Amino acid sequence: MGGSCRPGSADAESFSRSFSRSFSRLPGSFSSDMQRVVIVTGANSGIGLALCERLLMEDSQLRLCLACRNMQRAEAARSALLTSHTNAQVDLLHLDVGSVQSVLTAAQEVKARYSRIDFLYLNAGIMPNPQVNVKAFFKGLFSRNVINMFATAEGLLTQQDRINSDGLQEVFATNLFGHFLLIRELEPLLCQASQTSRVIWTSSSNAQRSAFSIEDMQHRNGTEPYSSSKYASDMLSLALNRHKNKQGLFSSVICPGLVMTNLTYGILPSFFWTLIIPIMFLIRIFTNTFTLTPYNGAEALHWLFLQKPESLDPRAKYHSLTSGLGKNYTQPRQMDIDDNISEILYSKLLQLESTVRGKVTETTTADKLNSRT
Ligand SMILES: NC(=O)C1=CN([C@@H]2O[C@H](COP(=O)(O)OP(=O)(O)OC[C@H]3O[C@@H](n4cnc5c(N)ncnc54)[C@H](OP(=O)(O)O)[C@@H]3O)[C@@H](O)[C@H]2O)C=CC1
Ligand SMILES: CC(C)CCC[C@@H](C)[C@H]1CC[C@H]2C3=C(CC[C@]12C)[C@@]1(C)CCC(=O)C[C@@H]1CC3
Repeated sequence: MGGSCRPGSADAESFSRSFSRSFSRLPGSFSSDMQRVVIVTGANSGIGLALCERLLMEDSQLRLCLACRNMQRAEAARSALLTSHTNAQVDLLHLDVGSVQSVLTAAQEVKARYSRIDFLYLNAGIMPNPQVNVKAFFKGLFSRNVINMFATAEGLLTQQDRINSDGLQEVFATNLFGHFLLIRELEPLLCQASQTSRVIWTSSSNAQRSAFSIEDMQHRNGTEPYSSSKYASDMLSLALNRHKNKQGLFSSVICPGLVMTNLTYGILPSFFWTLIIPIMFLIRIFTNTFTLTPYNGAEALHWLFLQKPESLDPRAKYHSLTSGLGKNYTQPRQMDIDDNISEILYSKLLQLESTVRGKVTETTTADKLNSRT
């Protein structure tokens, strides 16, 4: 079970705990003998890898953990990071966020390795078999909505989802549920009385309320599972803040803008993106959301690393933006979220968590019995 966060009790020990927590909440205040621990999911490429590079530039003393599903790619990312930060401490963790068993095993490993988690970046994400609606694109191009279309891809993209080996929709399992389960498993570290911890979701401007239905949170019946999963992460972040802030856990969401990564090369081939680079720089003048490089896309993730959690707005999505002249900055924008629906989503995720845990226990028991006979 995910460990529950301990509320303080009215004794001397609790007073000293809450005092040390308030002290540790001062910006950048942590005792030098306590190395900050940062875990990044999907850290081996794109925005996740650029974030790791930026974090090490900010604080070379970090204990950085790359949580990846492919250990060869993770090893390559680690070597690349160590080339520019020779003395950095970069750990690897095998984690397939789309697999319940892998999340449970990885969480055990994290609890064995670390006594604290300062930042957990929930960045891994997929958009399988994307299709661009060409007709909608040309229609949008000559409409008044054109800037919004380039910024959010609203109505432009569909994907083909499938059911994974846990019986869950793959996009939901990877982009949302695996990360939720990871947080639940790591609660004993994330909700410690002595310090604050942060979880930061890489969401998207493509997160749309219209793509999400609370009756179908896994998006079994639609064609926009990516948009639905990202909207669900926005809602979950708000619910997490409501339930966990008192226990020292703070959640935020960011949008990296449109970034050239493996994910976007899955939408259109890389040679096409290369051909239209001048057009994209032109579009950037009108919508600062065309951040284009992973470094720029990681701007808001990096910015949040430097902020005091209490100063952040739980209803805001923090956008990485790049101006026409190439200047990077972070801007909060209000999310379109209903408190009730976010609360219902939270309880539905807890229910699903107990169902999948039940299945894991059943399978383990059955395996044990089989091995005896
Ligand atoms: N690029 C863009 O324009 C935008 C991206 N985003 C979001 O940014 C995040 C990072 O994507 P981006 O850098 O663009 O794309 P990449 O494909 O480069 O990065 C995605 C990362 O997630 C990892 N990943 C995917 N599935 C799993 C899994 N089951 N378990 C563990 N890791 C997994 C990938 O690992 P592997 O190498 O093994 O596939 C990879 O490291 C995603 O959440 C994406 O939705 C949001 C808005 C815009
Ligand atoms: C001339 C070109 C710029 C034409 C490109 C058209 C579309 C392929 C793109 C326009 C807006 C883009 C976009 C995304 C993908 C590619 C576009 C649809 C994302 C959905 C990628 C992943 C995200 O999370 C958000 C992006 C929003 C914008």
